[in-house]
Amino acid sequence: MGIWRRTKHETMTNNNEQNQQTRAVDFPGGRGQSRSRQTSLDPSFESSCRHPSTSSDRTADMALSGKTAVVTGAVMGIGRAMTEVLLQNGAKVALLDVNESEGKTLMEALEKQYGQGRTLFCKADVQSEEQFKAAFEKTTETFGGIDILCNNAGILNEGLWEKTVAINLMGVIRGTYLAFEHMNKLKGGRGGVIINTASMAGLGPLPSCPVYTATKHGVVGFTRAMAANSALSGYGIRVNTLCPGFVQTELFTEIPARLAQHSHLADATVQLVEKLGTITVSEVAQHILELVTDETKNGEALLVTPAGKQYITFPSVA
Ligand SMILES: NC(=O)C1=CN([C@@H]2O[C@H](COP(=O)(O)OP(=O)(O)OC[C@H]3O[C@@H](n4cnc5c(N)ncnc54)[C@H](O)[C@@H]3O)[C@@H](O)[C@H]2O)C=CC1
Ligand SMILES: CCCCCC(=O)CC\C=C/C=C/C=C/[C@@H](O)[C@@H](O)CCCC(=O)O
Repeated sequence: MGIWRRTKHETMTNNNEQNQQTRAVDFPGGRGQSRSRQTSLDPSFESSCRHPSTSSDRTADMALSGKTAVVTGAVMGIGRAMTEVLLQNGAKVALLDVNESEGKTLMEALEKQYGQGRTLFCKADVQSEEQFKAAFEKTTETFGGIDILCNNAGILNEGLWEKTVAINLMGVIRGTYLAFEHMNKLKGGRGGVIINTASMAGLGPLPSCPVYTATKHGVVGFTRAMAANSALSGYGIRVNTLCPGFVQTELFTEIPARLAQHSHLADATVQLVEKLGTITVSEVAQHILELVTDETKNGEALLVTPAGKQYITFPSVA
C-alpha cells in the first residue's frame, strides 16, 4: 500500500536521509522490502567503544560548541538525524546503539563529514545498566563530561510487550537517572538537558498499539515529573520530551507483524496515517535544538506532525 512509502510531505533534505531511503511496506498484509545499507564495515574496530584521535576546530561559535551529547538509538532513524543536528551545531556526540556493525560504519562516515574527534560509538543496550553506565563513563572520559542526553532508543512490538516496556520506558528512566548522576550541579556536574523521544502516542491513544501507547504516556509523565523534580531540587538539569507523529523509519515498516494480536486493527491504523500524514526524520530532529538551547524549556512536550510543531498544555488536576 502506497501510504507506507514516502509521501509528498517528505523531501530528501540531507545526507542522513539519502542514506536512509524509506522502506516500502506491503501494508496491511505483507512484509517490508529490505532497506538500504551503508558502506562496508571497517574491520579495524576492536572494542565496543571507538572514537577518532584528533579533534576539529570547525565548531567554534556554534550553538552547541563545547557541549557533549549522548544519543541512544543513534544508528538509524530519528536518533541518527538527531545526531546529525547535534553535530551540525557544534556538539560532540556519543552514539549508543545495539547495532555495533552499522554504528561503527556510521561513526566513520560522520568523522569524515563533521571532522575527527567529534564522535564516539558505544555498543550499549538501554536494557543493560552495566552497558549503559559504561558508555556514559567512556563518554565522560573521552569528551570531559556530558551536557545533553537524547533518550531516543525505542521499539514497536506489541507481541514482545515486556521488551517494549523494558526499552521504551525503563530504558528512558535508566538513561535519565544515569545522566542525573553525571550532570547534577549539586554533585559536581555542569548541568544540562535531557530530551526523551516519546510519540504522539504519548499524548493520545494509538488503539492498535496499547503497550507502545502506555510506554510513551509513561515517558511523557516521567519527563514532566523529573523536570519538576530537578527544578525543585536545584540540579541544573532540564528535561523535555519530543512527541513525533508518524515518521518514515525502520520502525514504521512491517506494521502488521509489529501489531501482533492487534493486527486486525492494521486498516484502522492506515486510515489514521492517511489522515495525519507522515514526516521525515530531519523534520523531527531539527526541533531538538530549541528544546536543548532554550533555557526556559523544562517539562515541555513538543508535538511534531506534518501540521507543524505544538507545545502541549496539560490540564491541571489541582
Ligand atoms: N517512526 C515513528 O513513526 C515514530 C517513532 N518514535 C520514536 O522514536 C524513537 C526512534 O524510533 P525510530 O527512529 O523510528 O526507530 P528505528 O527503528 O528507525 O531506529 C531505532 C534505533 O534504536 C536502536 N535500538 C533499538 N533497541 C535498542 C536498545 N535496546 N538499546 C539501544 N539501541 C536500540 C536500533 O538499533 C536503531 O538504531 C523511538 O523511541 C520511537 O518509539 C516516535 C514517534 C513516531
Ligand atoms: C503503527 C505505527 C506506529 C509508529 C510509531 C509512532 O510512535 C507513531 C505515533 C503517531 C501517531 C499517533 C497518533 C495517536 C493519535 C490518537 O491519540 C488519536 O486519538 C488522535 C486522533 C486525531 C484525529 O483523528 O484527528
